[in-house]
Amino acid sequence: MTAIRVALLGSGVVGSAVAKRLVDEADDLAARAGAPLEVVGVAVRDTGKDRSATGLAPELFTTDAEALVQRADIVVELMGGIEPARSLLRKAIEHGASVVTANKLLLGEDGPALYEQAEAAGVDLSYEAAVAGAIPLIRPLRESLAGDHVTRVMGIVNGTTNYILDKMDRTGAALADVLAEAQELGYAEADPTADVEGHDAQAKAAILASLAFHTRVVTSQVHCEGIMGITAEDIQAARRIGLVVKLLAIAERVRDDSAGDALSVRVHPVLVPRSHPLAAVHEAFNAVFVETELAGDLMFYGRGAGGDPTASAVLGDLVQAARNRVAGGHGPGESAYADLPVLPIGRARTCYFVRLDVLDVPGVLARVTGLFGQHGVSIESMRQGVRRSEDGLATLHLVTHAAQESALQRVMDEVQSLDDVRTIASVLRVEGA
Ligand SMILES: NC(=O)C1=CN([C@@H]2O[C@H](COP(=O)(O)OP(=O)(O)OC[C@H]3O[C@@H](n4cnc5c(N)ncnc54)[C@H](OP(=O)(O)O)[C@@H]3O)[C@@H](O)[C@H]2O)C=CC1
Ligand SMILES: N[C@@H](CC=O)C(=O)O
Repeated sequence: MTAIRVALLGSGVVGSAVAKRLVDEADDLAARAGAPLEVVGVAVRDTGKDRSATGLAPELFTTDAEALVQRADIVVELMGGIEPARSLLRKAIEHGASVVTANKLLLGEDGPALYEQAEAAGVDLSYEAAVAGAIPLIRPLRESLAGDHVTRVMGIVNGTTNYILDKMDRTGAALADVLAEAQELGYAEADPTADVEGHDAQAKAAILASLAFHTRVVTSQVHCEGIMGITAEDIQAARRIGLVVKLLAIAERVRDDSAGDALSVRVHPVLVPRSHPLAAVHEAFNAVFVETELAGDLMFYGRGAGGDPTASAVLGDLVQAARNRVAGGHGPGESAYADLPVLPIGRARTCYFVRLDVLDVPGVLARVTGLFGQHGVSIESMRQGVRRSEDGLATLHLVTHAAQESALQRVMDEVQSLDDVRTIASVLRVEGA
């Protein structure tokens, strides 16, 4: 049986876990794929590093990634970043190789062009590991739900931020302290900006929106807010009314007055009821809640990061790509037939939790709530805390019904200028209530 030639680009956290499994489980993987999977080379930056843990022969490691991709049937890209990963994948596809990648940064920025290139070349481009690590999510969206209509995808797709928010919720700690701990535990990157500013989730949201709604969404179209503004007070205030803060990636199909059928795709902190399945996702776990017309609600849960969990998703793609080559074909590509506009955040509709510090004087409630009414934002509930002796202020908590973001913004602009309002302590969106 002719072996399938596999080139690995990268042998870091994920690449080395994939390599080790290819060595340790070679017979099983060959039986599943229908042909032996032969590693013909591994591209790295530094061939001087000790790679013995992979079990691969040292001479397989090379810095010449360009030459390597030209002698492979399947290229597995696990180096990350935009370049040279993009050029190497393009070259591999041109050369007729199928490609497997975990690179959300690249797919979020340039996925549509790569999917088209792979489709035209008649090869597989698989990326199960790029969103939510080990969780089988891409294939269910692309294949199992091919006969259904997805209406909304809402998920925790970044483990670092979920770890931080969960710890703040459980212990009352401040964000900065928990972030340091997440770094020590190895969840957050050495430079955790992509995690805490939401950019990692932003790229994943673009990938999910493209797939779920058969359209093309790139990272720059996804509204993104991270978690750096979330305070221990926000968490405690949410807790008192049965809500929990999560950083969510949300992609939903909406009917917009001017744009017609459109998408709202966004990443930001969200308050969800403690009874919602996403509220029960703790530590660095990921979960994605998918709402569909026929299947109803589905939830996908598991580990979103780490060498072995991510390797599981990569190897699943690799075995499937090998099976397809053995059978002489390729799997389903991206069916991006819809051309749905992505709405600006101002046209998103959701509910809001607003926390204000106000002077506890007669008429303040009427003046504040009057502004909500004037802009058509309906209040679902309101609660005023006790007057604080130190400053004479009281905290006002309001939860709205669903309203357009731009209307809420107008309310906040005017609330800000009321004499009785000292500070807008926070405004957080509420989903799933
Ligand atoms: N880590 C995780 O939990 C997850 C990662 N991913 C994605 O998987 C991919 C890999 O991540 P991870 O394993 O953590 O990354 P690492 O930084 O641990 O490893 C990167 C590997 O790629 C090699 N590499 C980087 N740049 C080049 C280059 N220009 N030429 C040749 N080799 C290069 C490095 O070589 P050298 O060893 O010599 O430095 C290293 O072996 C990324 O796209 C990431 O976003 C997805 C989900 C989870
Ligand atoms: N930094 C990411 C790793 C996986 O994509 C995370 O924290 O989820």
